[in-house]
Amino acid sequence: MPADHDLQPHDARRQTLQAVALLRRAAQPDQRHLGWAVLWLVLAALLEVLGPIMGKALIDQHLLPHRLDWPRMAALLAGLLLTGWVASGLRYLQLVRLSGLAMRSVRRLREQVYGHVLRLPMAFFDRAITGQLVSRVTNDTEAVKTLYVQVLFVMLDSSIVLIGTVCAMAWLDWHLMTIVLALLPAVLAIIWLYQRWSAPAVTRARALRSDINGQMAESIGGMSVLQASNAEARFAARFQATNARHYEARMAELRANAWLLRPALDLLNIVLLASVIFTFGQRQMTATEVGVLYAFISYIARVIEPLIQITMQFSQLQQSVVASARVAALLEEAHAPEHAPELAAGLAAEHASSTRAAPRLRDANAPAVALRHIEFAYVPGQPVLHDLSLDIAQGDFVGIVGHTGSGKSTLLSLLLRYYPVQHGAITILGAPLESIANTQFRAEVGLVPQEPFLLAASARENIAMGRDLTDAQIEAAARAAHAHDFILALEHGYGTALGEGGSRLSVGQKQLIAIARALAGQPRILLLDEATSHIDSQTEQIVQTALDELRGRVTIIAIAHRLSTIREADRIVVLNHGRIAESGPHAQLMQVDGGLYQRLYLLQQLAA
Ligand SMILES: Nc1ncnc2c1ncn2[C@@H]1O[C@H](COP(=O)(O)OP(=O)(O)OP(=O)(O)O)[C@@H](O)[C@H]1O
Repeated sequence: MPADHDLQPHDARRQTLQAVALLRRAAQPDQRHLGWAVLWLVLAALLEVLGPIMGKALIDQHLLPHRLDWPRMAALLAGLLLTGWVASGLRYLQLVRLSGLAMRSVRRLREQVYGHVLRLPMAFFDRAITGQLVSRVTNDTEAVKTLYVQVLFVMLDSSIVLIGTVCAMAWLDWHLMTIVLALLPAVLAIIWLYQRWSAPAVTRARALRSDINGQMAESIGGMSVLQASNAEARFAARFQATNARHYEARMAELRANAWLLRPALDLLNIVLLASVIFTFGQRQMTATEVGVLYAFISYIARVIEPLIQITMQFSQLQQSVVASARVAALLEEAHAPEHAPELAAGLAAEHASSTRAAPRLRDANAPAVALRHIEFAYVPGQPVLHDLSLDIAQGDFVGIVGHTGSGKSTLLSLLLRYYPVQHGAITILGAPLESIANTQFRAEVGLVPQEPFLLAASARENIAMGRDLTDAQIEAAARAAHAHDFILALEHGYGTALGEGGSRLSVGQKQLIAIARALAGQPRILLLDEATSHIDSQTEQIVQTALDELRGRVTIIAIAHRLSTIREADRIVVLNHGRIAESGPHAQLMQVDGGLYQRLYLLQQLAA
């Protein structure tokens, strides 16, 4: 993912449209509630507008002419008080309704965003910054709630009251109403100025908050490296600088509110009152006009307050629009391609109707993996793999070695379909890579990554990884990976919680769990990505024994820096600058005087 600032489409109109579309989609199942909320708010506004009209009737028809019709006066007074209370009650109920709607929308949106992130192609995560991504799923989706509860509610409510009040004023005295309306351009000018002043600060504050999250996540993730490199002070200073810029941006926002918006609108309130009273002063006051004056003074507060409320929501609106647009931009990122969609749909239907696993690829005689003239470049014009062709028979154990940057991990990424093949073709068990449905592919191909990724869960859950496996299958996999004994020695055996990232285990033990996890799916092809780089020689021997025992049953393709891991492989493929330089068993490659493998091997022997 690019830096956060780049994620924000610069076109404000597009941002707003994206935010509105997102809101609409998120609230779709609750549309009925939204309709009712608007209806009740209209009723509340009508009641509120009715209050001063009753007050006017009380003054004009009873108090000034001393016409003491007690029942009617009591009814008008009760109406005057009740309309306000009922309007407030209705508003409160609608706020509760909209809050519920907002919570449900956030829940739906969060699930959608997380589900989407899970299906993004690996290439996306090359660019992604974890903290920012987390911020997208947590903070930014929360902005939708703010949009509903604060922005939408207040804006709807205020606009309805505003329109109702203006209509009531026009009905009472259209001439006075035009004086009030004549001051509206001044309000628009204030809002415009406020926007100009605060908008850049709002956008900046939002982006900087995301940076703060990003820096936190990065530092916590790499804490051991950070402390080992004595970088605490530097990181603290960097954080401080970002935090200070964030504070400045927030303060700029606050200043716009404190020094422009509030004082200007308060001043406008006074000007309006003065204008209305002045106009009355110019007229021949009749008894009936006292009531109108009372109603107008009541209404002016009802014009100014909604305007203040609407304007105050603008900064919130901007923040929420920016956040929603970023969520929308993330949702626009294309998913990893669905391979063989018809087949996948068929398998999904089959899977739903039975507990059977996906059918396996059948071609018994085809090579486990065949590469034909593979070319690949991350950056167009800078290929890292050149015309790579390779056949690996079923049941073979093949080691892939080469210097740093020779293309080993890239080759593995292509086999794992993290990136689409650009030139050439790859087949797995006779089937073109792109024709294999995801479930089928994952059943056939297991991966043991360089860094074993462990969940903060039990040993059993870590091996099963959400798959529907029996205890017997889990135990068999652990035995095959030589992890069974040490798991049993934990205080609750397979039920022992392994701590965050498997912190209770040694690196070697984590790796054995990762191997057990890969084997639990009974793959026919097992890919190991430098799985022995971080483990001690003793655990490496355990891994070697485990691999030996799999020989002939599972095709093993192991990338290894540590050549002792693949010494016994049937074949070792040596990559050099993205090309196959040598290929053969250890003994044969060691015969090539001055050969790349021989040199690599002797160097490691010397270093050992
Ligand atoms: N995501 C990426 N984007 C751009 N270039 C990349 C990316 N990953 C790797 N490269 C480049 O591709 C080349 C091959 O890298 P690769 O990781 O495949 O090598 P490797 O043999 O696995 O190296 P190592 O042993 O250090 O892991 C290198 O020049 C590397 O800089």
